[in-house]
Amino acid sequence: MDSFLIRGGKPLHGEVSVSGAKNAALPILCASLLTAEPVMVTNVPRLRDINTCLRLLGSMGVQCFWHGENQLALRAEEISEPVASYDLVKTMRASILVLGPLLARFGEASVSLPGGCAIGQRPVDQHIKGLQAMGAEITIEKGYIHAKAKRLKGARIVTDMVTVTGTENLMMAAALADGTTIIENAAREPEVVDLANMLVKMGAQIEGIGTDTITVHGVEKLNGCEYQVMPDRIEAGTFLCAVAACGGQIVLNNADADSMDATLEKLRTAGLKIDVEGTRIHASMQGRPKAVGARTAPFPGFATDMQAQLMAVNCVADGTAIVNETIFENRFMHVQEMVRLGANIEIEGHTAVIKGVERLDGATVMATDLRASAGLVITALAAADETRIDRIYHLDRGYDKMEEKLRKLGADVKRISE
Ligand SMILES: CC(=O)N[C@H]1[C@@H](OP(=O)(O)OP(=O)(O)OC[C@H]2O[C@@H](n3ccc(=O)[nH]c3=O)[C@H](O)[C@@H]2O)O[C@H](CO)[C@@H](O)[C@@H]1O
Ligand SMILES: C=C(OP(=O)(O)O)C(=O)O
Repeated sequence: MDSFLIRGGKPLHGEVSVSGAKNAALPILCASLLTAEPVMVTNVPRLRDINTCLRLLGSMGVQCFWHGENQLALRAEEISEPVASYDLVKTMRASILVLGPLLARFGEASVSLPGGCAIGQRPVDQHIKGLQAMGAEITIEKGYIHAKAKRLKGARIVTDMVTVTGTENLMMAAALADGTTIIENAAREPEVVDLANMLVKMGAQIEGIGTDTITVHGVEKLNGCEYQVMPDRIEAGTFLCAVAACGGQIVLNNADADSMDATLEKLRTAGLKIDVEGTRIHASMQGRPKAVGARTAPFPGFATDMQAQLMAVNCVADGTAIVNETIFENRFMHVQEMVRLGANIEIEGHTAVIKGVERLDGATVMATDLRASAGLVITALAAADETRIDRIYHLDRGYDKMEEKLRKLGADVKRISE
């Protein structure tokens, strides 16, 4: 199992490029199931979750080939069986994203129930409810969702809460349904917009993209296309939090500042100087950050996927910050580990109170999930001496060459395998 050894306490200086967004690439790859024609996806990040997704699609007979570092050719001309097995789904919850496309194009699908995970229970009842409204017959047996529908029918669906992958699954299913589907209370996340734009390129008819009411007029067939995945706003935000916590001056290339308003606003309040110039973000920080509170919320609110990283900034900030996690019931697991590095954080229910300290010290800590790992990396970069972060495989799910990029910014980060 790999670990990171980080010798912290140095400001960051230099330039890095932001990779393609994991949470846009995963649904986009799954959308290739909607057509028999070739699909070419560019700006795909090299991540463990992307490999899992390719294994999943490959297990169904989808042809998947890398062309160079970040370009993927996919073709789901026909598939062997519309099944997503527990082995793969248990390592990546986003595997649920094959349910809508399989059902819409092949009339059936069996997908393992994702189950709970470290950050919360994460049920998929809204995905199921929406597909049932579209006429799917769904049974749950032995831990699998079995879905059947000769052809899905358009329907009006109101989801109980804003769900990102739920909206994506229903939008993909609706693209090939008979008639019009209206998804109310739809997620407005930029990754949902990216998927919708790709579906439109495939010939889907979608209105209200980026709003909370998405209307999809189903078509008989979709075509292949070439599509470039959007830049990862969470990866970009993670680097900005790192410079806010450690000081220094960095430039992010290939970034999409328009998708990052809430994060940029928080970091500006913390004292980070941010200038956007097209796809480049210049950021500089002098002295300690100021404490900045946040409440996670669906887009355009402050993203839950940035909560641990902002917490890391608050650990070394001047003042006290209150952070509320409203999306996932158990997304404070990084707190215990940050405390091991000397942070002063108290949790009550879904609220964390962080009293910034002037100095953090290195220790051995354990990564528990993807963004908790990112939060720990930032805390370790800001700590005075060496920190070892175990179970870094969580980080590898969602960050492309994190240690190389940090080294480019002058950080002292080593990966060790034991
Ligand atoms: C691959 C991907 O894109 N993952 C992102 C996606 O996850 P994901 O799509 O799984 O998260 P959702 O938006 O669905 O979850 C939001 C909330 O709704 C609840 N819920 C969701 C669906 C459902 O059927 N029933 C239900 O109760 C969840 O438990 C959670 O409390 O959005 C999350 C919220 O922005 C991000 O943290 C994840 O990084
Ligand atoms: C929680 C995340 O991913 P997933 O939904 O794939 O678990 C994330 O990207 O922070």
